Amino acid sequence: GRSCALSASPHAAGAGPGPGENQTTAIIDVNPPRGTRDFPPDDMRLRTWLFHNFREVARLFAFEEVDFPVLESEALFIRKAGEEITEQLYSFEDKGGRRVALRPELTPSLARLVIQKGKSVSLPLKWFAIGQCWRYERTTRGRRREHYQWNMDIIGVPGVAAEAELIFSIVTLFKRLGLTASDVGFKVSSRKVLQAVLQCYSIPENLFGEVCVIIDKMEKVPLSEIEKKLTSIGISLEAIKGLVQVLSLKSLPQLEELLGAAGDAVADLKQLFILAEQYGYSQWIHFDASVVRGLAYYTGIVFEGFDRQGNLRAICGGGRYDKLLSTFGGDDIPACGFGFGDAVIIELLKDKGLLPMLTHTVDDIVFPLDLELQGPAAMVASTLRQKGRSVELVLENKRLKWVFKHAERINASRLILVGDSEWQRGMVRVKNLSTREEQDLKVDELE
Ligand SMILES: OCc1cccc(Br)n1
Repeated sequence: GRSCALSASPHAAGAGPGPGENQTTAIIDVNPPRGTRDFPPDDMRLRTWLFHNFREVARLFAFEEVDFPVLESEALFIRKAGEEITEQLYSFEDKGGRRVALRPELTPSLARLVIQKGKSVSLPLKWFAIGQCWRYERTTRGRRREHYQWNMDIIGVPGVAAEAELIFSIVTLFKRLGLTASDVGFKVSSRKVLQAVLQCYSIPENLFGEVCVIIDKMEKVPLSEIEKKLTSIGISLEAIKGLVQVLSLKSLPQLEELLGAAGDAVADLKQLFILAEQYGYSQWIHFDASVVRGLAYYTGIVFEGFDRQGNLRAICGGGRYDKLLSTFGGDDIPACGFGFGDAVIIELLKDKGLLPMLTHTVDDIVFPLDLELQGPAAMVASTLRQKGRSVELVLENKRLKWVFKHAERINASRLILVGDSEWQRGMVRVKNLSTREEQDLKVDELE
């Protein structure tokens, strides 16, 4: 019998294909879990480019980056307003018997951190985050179960100047990506419009969130379904008529006529449009009373970015949520913010031919002409790296033909050959791969 198991070739007959042999079916499923994505280099370059633009806009607006665990207590997201986002919560019980969830959004975590920081942070806070968010959607719809969201939030500013600044930060991002006011725009409204209508039909405040979530589906499901749902939570048919009427308004004067100039709804919106005019982005936004957004916690201005062609789902959305922190037991701190997903924007840029051409490039490829020169080649690579150059060090004994091909594949600018005769004179052979120029240089002359 064999002296030791180690000497037994793992590829004794029947053990399946060995490395390099063409595998017909992999042993494990090499695809990511349903509804999730891998980011191989090409896709990762595009994602990094997008996130770099998010971060650059946040820097221009003096926002500070924050982050939170992707796993949160389930309690953070339990809301009784029938929101899709909480109904599709990716939650489970951990080994400690705790109810936990993969976050479906970032705002509750941000609220939690602000409360945790309490008096140790001074308001206003301008925080941003880019985080992966999750939902457990029935596979029937074959939709994604994760996406990355850029969030920008202003905490502690009660006036609509905060919303005006947030919307302008998104306009700034759109411009950086090459989009104009003819490509995209923002529908803007205020939940105080709905609040005013519910008050005049004396509908209890505690139904406000639920009504908003139902109304948010106005353009997605038949009106009869909306009416049925509203009736089922006790809203009178008369009130429903009033709601439907106010949601079809398309101008502020119309709204003023209906609600009167007194209410904050009209005052907030007027002020916001004045500020937009002063920022110079009036042509990017318009009042649309049908914008409600599907999150229960918004209390004031709400907005959503959309593609004017009307082919895609909302690009981003946000609004004021003045009560969220107090519902978590924190102080009554005003807040507003938005979420901007990583999927619709890429679809839009694709449609507009605005996707950037991003290639993997390196500055230098270093190749020892024979194995004894591996050490010197590594030193040359290290010298170049210390000067900030990206260096591909060839790690195996390859033929020169392969090295040239590889240099082309990785878009190297220079090929540095470490050869015996040159090395004896402390030199290396440098080939500029675009000009074809060739020269011997001392190692420390390289830059
Ligand atoms: O915006 C709704 C949402 C939340 C989590 C994950 C995905 Br994909 N979509």
